[in-house]
Amino acid sequence: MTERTEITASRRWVVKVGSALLTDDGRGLDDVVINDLVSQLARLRDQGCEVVLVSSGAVAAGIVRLGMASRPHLLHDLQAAAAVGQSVLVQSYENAFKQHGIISAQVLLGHDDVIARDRYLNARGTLNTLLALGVVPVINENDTVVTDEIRFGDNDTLGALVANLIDADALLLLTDQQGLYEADPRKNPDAALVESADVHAPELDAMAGEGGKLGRGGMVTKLRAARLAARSGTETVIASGREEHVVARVAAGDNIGTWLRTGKLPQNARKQWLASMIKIQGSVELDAGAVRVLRESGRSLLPVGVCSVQGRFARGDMVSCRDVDGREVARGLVNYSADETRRILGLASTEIESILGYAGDEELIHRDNLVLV
Ligand SMILES: Nc1ncnc2c1ncn2[C@@H]1O[C@H](COP(=O)(O)OP(=O)(O)O)[C@@H](O)[C@H]1O
Ligand SMILES: N[C@@H](CCC(=O)OP(=O)(O)O)C(=O)O
Repeated sequence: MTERTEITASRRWVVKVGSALLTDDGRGLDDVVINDLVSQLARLRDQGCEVVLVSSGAVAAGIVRLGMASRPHLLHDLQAAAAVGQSVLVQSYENAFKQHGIISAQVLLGHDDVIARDRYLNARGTLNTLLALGVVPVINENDTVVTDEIRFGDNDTLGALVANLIDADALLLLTDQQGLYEADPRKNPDAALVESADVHAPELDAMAGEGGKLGRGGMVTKLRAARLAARSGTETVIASGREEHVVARVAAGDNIGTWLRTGKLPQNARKQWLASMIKIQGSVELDAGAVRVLRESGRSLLPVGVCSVQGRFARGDMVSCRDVDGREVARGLVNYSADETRRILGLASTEIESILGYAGDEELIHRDNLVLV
């Protein structure tokens, strides 16, 4: 009997695999590790789960392919290595997934894609569509173009932001250690493994140390990532990618690795996060029917239920939804700008394309992006 019921109930997974594990101790990509990981992910999908893979390894693979003696220090050298290595990386995954009849897709994300509100909605829409098509997105940071000031640098943070983006149930951080130890096991071989802890427990900060020579952030960024993921209710497990059948064992709730518990109901966590995320840019006035469906059935807001628009806002902005007396009913991330909303308000969603000239979302605010007030 497992105590990790939040993990065994998880259906949507983000699995992040770090450089420390993938890159054969600096000798290039380890195809044995990649093939084994991909067959484990294929099995997870066979159990009815959706899988998004966040994979590091581009820089390390590029360094080897370009015959560089060591990791370069100059930004453009690193970016050139990433450009070369990313295609090696994605080719390895494409070949490995093909063996299991699975289509994979390369998705390169930058800071703005997961932070800026309009691009946030685009990235979310594309990833959800890929998952609905049965594709496994293979995500990495868009290292070739990011600058130092805005790069994530480590993929733990990117993994967590992707988990927020797609409302993942679980984030699995696969690395070269069994999990989070009470001290860095490289410096303190007797340190004990933390099997499970509240993700927000302050004592964890003193335990997490920096990364090894291949990885970027060590346990510091993994702990931070787990806390970021927890904002949208995602549970995190840190485990060793070298452990046999690690993905299946974690998914089955085995007591391996470190489980960082959110202690929250996922839906509430996501809505709280959404509500606190951004300031309100404008508002829409709803008719009585729309107020009722939002309140009573938890449905999305369609343009047909909107009577008027106040203020200026862009796609992805947070907008307040008010009843005819001006009382706030809900707030959420809007799919159309204020000008576009003025043109489609009161209309059926089937008319959006002929009015705006393109087929966007049928909802003005999708229920997943809407919080009742
Ligand atoms: N408390 C800790 N428990 C486990 N590992 C730790 C701890 N503190 C620091 N580390 C280091 O973090 C490393 C894993 O992180 P990192 O090198 O960034 O790998 P990855 O590429 O998988 O993200 C381990 O090799 C380990 O030396
Ligand atoms: N985007 C970089 C990954 C950075 C990195 O190594 O991150 P991590 O695996 O979290 O230590 C790459 O593909 O080389």
